[in-house]
Amino acid sequence: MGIAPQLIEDILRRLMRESYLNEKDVGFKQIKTDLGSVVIVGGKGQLGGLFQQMLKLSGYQVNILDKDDWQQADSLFSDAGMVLVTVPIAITCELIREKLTKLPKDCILADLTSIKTEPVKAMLEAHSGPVVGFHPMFGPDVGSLAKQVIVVCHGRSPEKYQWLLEQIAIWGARIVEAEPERHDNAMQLVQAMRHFSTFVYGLNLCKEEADIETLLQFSSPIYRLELAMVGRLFAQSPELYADIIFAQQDSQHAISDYLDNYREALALLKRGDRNEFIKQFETVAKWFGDFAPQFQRESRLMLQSVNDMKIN
Ligand SMILES: NC(=O)C1=CN([C@@H]2O[C@H](COP(=O)(O)OP(=O)(O)OC[C@H]3O[C@@H](n4cnc5c(N)ncnc54)[C@H](O)[C@@H]3O)[C@@H](O)[C@H]2O)C=CC1
Ligand SMILES: O=C(O)C(=O)Cc1ccc(O)cc1
Repeated sequence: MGIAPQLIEDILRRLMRESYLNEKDVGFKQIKTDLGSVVIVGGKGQLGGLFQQMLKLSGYQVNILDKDDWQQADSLFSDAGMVLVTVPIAITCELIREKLTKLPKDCILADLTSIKTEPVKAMLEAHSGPVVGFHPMFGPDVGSLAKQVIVVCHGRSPEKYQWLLEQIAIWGARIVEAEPERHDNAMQLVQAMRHFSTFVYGLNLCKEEADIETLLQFSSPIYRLELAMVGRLFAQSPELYADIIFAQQDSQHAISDYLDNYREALALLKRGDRNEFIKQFETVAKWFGDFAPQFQRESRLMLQSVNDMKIN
């Protein structure tokens, strides 16, 4: 009928998204019906709140243990089938080592911390039962877990928490397995370095007293998206990002390398070496290989949405 297939795809995808969002009003299938209670340590926080909601929607009995609730700890832990730790990174390991050493033998001890090596190690030392580490690769404002990624680091007795992985799959998330060290290595670039350079980008705009209204007025869609990514960081918790950056001391090397490359590129600019710039551009393009055109296609769709959302 002359209607663009892309239009129909957009409408169907929009309907699917609405359907994922509305799932929350209906609830999810409960995989494990004889678990006992779930205790979320730090459950009043951002991510704890999201997981509390998902677990309750799936029929689990959830109790919260936040910073002023430790007098109730013994009674809350006594019938816990799972304890989920989601407190600020800086206090996670100490809390696990000092306060989670007397959980029931078969209780699952799990966490949602953005770094994995030290917390998983601390959980294995503190508790002799099943242990598993998670890292949700999204913030608390996702709306739905559909298609979101959760990294899982196996700790001990995976057969005892297999149901939890199935439950997460029911929520629509994709599980990616990783050794804690491999996860943390990847996070140096994906998180510590990325957040740090985003921080510096924002710091620079602030120090230069850039006028955001004007920047937006003159921005191409991709610049608007970049500005949104940078501004988004500063709408979140400074403690979370400080912890992510400062907890991974090794990321200093990656950040120093970045600075060296920046300096070298600046030197090239200062001496007006356009040919060398083009040569390096081509080297990087070759290195990206098929990913470069793939990213161009993906970003084209994102930019169309950004454009649709523009008010003027
Ligand atoms: N917010 C995010 O976008 C993401 C956070 N994470 C991880 O989730 C964890 C929690 O982060 P958020 O929810 O953002 O932090 P948050 O600051 O919103 O929540 C932390 C909660 O822990 C509580 N708490 C502090 N000290 C405590 C103590 N001694 N005992 C019990 N509770 C205590 C706080 O009162 C608060 O309710 C962190 O490990 C973070 O790395 C992981 C992925 C995304
Ligand atoms: O929403 C954003 O901008 C994030 O980047 C959220 C986020 C924060 C910390 C993590 O460990 C994982 C995801």
